Amino acid sequence: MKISVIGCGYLGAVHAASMAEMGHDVVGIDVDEAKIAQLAAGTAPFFEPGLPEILRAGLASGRLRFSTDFADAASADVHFVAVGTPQVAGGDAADMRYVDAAFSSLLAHAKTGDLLVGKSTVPVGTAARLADLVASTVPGATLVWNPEFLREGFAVQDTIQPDRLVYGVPEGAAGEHAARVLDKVYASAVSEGTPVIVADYATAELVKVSANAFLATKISFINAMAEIAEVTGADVTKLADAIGHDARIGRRFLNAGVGFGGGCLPKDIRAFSARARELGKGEAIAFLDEVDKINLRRRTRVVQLASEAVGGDLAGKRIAMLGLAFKPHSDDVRDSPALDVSMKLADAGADVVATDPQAIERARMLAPHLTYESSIEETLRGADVVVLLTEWPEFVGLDPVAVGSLVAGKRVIDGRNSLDPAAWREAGWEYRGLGR
Ligand SMILES: NC(=O)C1=CN([C@@H]2O[C@H](COP(=O)(O)OP(=O)(O)OC[C@H]3O[C@@H](n4cnc5c(N)ncnc54)[C@H](O)[C@@H]3O)[C@@H](O)[C@H]2O)C=CC1
Ligand SMILES: O=C(O)[C@H]1O[C@H](OP(=O)(O)OP(=O)(O)OC[C@H]2O[C@@H](n3ccc(=O)[nH]c3=O)[C@H](O)[C@@H]2O)[C@H](O)[C@@H](O)[C@@H]1O
Repeated sequence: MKISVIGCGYLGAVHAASMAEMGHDVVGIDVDEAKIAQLAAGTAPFFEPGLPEILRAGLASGRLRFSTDFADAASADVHFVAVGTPQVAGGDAADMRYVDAAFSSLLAHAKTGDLLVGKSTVPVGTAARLADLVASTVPGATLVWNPEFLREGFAVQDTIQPDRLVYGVPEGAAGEHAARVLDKVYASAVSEGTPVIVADYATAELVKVSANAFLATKISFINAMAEIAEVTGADVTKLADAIGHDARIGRRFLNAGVGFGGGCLPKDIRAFSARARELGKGEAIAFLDEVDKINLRRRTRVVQLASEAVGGDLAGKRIAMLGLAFKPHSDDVRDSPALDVSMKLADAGADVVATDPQAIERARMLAPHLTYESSIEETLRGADVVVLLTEWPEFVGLDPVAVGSLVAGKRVIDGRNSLDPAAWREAGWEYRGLGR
């Protein structure tokens, strides 16, 4: 099938390359010339395992190309829109200007019979609004909302083998036809029995934001238990194991620590709250404000632990920060707890030296005042406190005996509860986790 993907960021670039990998003819379009030049040259503009391989394979096969010219979308029949929906400056709502601009550019080249497929995460009601625009601009074209559930770090696998597909379609024959076309786009996943949920626009939009709201709530639930564990001497990791054995609860997404970050969970719960307030139903999901607050309190707690570890005054103390990305296997530092805590520690006068296997360059753009080191050993050298905030395997696998000789003070704060406290304590370290 002939496909265009508008917006080639973390979602769109993976989607475009994966569609080509699945056998479709794909053009990826973005307004960012540098990004398109990189993609066209076969270089992934961000770190995502498996993307370089399918990107190069797609380009070599001739099935994948990239452009900054929306006219190149004209030859496609199915157009995915995957542009950003960040938080507006100074508010909680989603900034819809990129989605609106992308649809307006795309509609200038779309034709009767085309399928316009929204993938961006949007406030409920967006699809209905855009469907009117599509109908009045390109009669006979159909708008569908097909939210995306991929996780960074597993994005290629999640795109090619999703755990479910959700199609938000209009009522009637146009909607039925649209669902059949999407079944063909995702033929390999559909033939493997991937559940397909066909719904109205509002349900499809809400599935996406409620899924992220649930995940965020689960993380904040366990982090709230961590706060209680901290004042009672309980161990939140054991608590999570114990409640996680109940299949109704489940152990996944119950890892207490410095909390969630990234380009999605934080901004999605805020945008959902803002939209609910607009709809006069803010009270229905007011608990998401608490979810957000619990999450942000964990960052403050890490700063407090670091301060306690050095006797109360961070000024001039050398802090070795292990991790900058919002999670391992990603270079994404958007709303990253690790980067946020690094900046808070630097604001308090600490001499922060940070390392990350993939995220240093992106972190440097947001926080040029911090010191970055590519070597773990050099990061640790002379440190008064070591703080682990992104659980990359190379950090989790550190030998506490071997690295003990590098630091000035054997104090470690395990912001992801991913180290073995007994092993670190045995090697002479003062170990502090979160909620244990
Ligand atoms: N990153 C992720 O893991 C996932 C993201 N999403 C959603 O997907 C959307 C995109 O997210 P990301 O890819 O992370 O953002 P991103 O910021 O990495 O990428 C957005 C891209 O859109 C481009 N763009 C902006 N305006 C444009 C326009 N008018 N025409 C063409 N391109 C334009 C930007 O240059 C950028 O390359 C968001 O709504 C996000 O919530 C959904 C699921 C997973
Ligand atoms: O809408 C999106 O963009 C995506 O958001 C999340 O994916 P992602 O942001 O890639 O990362 P997650 O694996 O969900 O982790 C999010 C954050 O929660 C933190 N986390 C996760 C799990 C846990 O138990 N504890 C915890 O603190 C991670 O460290 C990370 O900072 C969702 O998992 C995806 O399904 C969704 O498509």
